[in-house]
Amino acid sequence: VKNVKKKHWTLSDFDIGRPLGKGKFGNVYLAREKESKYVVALKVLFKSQILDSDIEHQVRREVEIQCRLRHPNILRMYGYFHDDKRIYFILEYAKHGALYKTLKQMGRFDEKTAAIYVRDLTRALIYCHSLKVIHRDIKPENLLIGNDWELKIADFGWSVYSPSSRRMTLCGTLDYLSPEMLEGKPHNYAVDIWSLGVFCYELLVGLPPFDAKNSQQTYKKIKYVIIKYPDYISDKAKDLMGKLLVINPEQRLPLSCVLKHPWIIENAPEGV
Ligand SMILES: COc1ccc(C(=O)Nc2ccccc2)cc1NC(=O)CCSCc1cnc2[nH]ccc2c1
Repeated sequence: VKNVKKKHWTLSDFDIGRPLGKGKFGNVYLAREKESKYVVALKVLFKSQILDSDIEHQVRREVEIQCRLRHPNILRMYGYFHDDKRIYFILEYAKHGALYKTLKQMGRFDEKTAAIYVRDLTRALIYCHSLKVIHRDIKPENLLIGNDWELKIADFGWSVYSPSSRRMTLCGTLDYLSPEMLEGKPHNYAVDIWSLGVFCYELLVGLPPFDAKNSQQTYKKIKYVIIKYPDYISDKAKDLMGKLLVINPEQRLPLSCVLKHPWIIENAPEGV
């Protein structure tokens, strides 16, 4: 894909394929670059909506961050271009689709599978934090599975992904919000550590830990960290989640220690 460095892409450089998802700011299509036959995902945003929402500067900042992120567990943005009506993001295509679809099909993952995804996400977050990028909206809907079955953080910006995303994203689900965010306190890297704990639980159980019949209940469960671990959850897994889902952000297990936790070492050995 050497010619990705090409400066001026236009729509005519691509054959457009099937839609991959519909978003708030635009839709995503499978596409193939004509010359290299390289398959990508082309995200189309409507300038009208971007301008109306006066987030043009956000989009610029977002794109500038995006193009800098290079990590096997983060979906690539190869480039972008625009015409008079639309902005196009040339994104990596993850052929095994959204993680939450696999999770729904399987119900819940076994500890080895869950640990591998938790390890992959931890590696991506360590990388993001090293570049001062925080608060990736971590939930299974925003994670894709790459061509070698590796996890990819794919959500950036406001891309409310495909309508089939499981939860009503009206106000956005509370499930993944940390206590400090719920209380509108300033959030920092530690929110990603909390979300990692929520993510780990959801992979192992099939439901998020603070799932409840309404958001008031969820709010209460998060605030007081009311969690029930099913008896099939191993002690090591419980130990790790217990160190991530901690009210006080400073006391959460640092991401570097997550990679060295016995549950990860035992279930997601290096190099797998
Ligand atoms: C790096 O990724 C992104 C970068 C930027 C934006 C974005 O929209 N930014 C924005 C929007 C408006 C205002 C400000 C900023 C979105 C994404 N990512 C997605 O939209 C989800 C995967 S779409 C691709 C893709 C790949 N591989 C698949 N396999 C199956 C489906 C599928 C779908």
